[in-house]
Amino acid sequence: MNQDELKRMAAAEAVKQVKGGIIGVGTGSTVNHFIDLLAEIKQTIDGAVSSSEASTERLKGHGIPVLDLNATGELELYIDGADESTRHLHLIKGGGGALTREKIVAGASKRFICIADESKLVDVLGEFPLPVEVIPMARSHVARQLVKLGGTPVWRDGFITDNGNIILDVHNLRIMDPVKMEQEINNIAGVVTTGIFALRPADLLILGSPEGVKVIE
Ligand SMILES: O=C[C@H](O)[C@H](O)[C@H](O)COP(=O)(O)O
Repeated sequence: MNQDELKRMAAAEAVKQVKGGIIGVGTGSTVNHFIDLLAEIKQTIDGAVSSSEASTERLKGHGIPVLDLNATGELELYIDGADESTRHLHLIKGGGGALTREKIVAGASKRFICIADESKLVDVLGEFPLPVEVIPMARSHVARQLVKLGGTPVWRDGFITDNGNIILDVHNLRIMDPVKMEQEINNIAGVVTTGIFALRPADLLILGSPEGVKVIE
């Protein structure tokens, strides 16, 4: 089985968790499978809250109504992918640059189910370069502070987020304490969001593997 089939396997398992209502929907290639499968049961839900322009377009393409989070109240369920996850369900997200809206929707949801292929499961976060969304004028300042934290920030040149900001991808971090690192990066002036999801981790991790679906909670 290739990686894409494993992603679809995890997405198919997550669709079984959908019990109506309004679904929070993340971003990325794994979530794209989820959206396509959600379309098959779209009559059973009231709509979706989306974490990116890309997911909004895909949802609407399937005829799934996309709702404003300000109008929905707290969501029962949020489904999203990840670039890395530990067994503690601490994540790195933002490889596609959607981390800020993802963190908002995750924070506004009672239950966060993360879907991925099993290659995303790691012992320690940080081999995947950590995305940090930054206000453009703060780019150099934030980069210097990230160096002080031990990282090597690289500007994702040419990429602008849905919120009009830039991304620094931080290499060479070995994140032993994800909660502390998330707080430290959040505290740098000019940082909008760090791709560490540890203060609000996932509640359930569904992994597609050649042996079948694996679930970690
Ligand atoms: O900004 C992108 C998101 O955080 C994605 O959920 C993450 O990058 C994983 O994407 P994929 O499912 O394509 O591996």
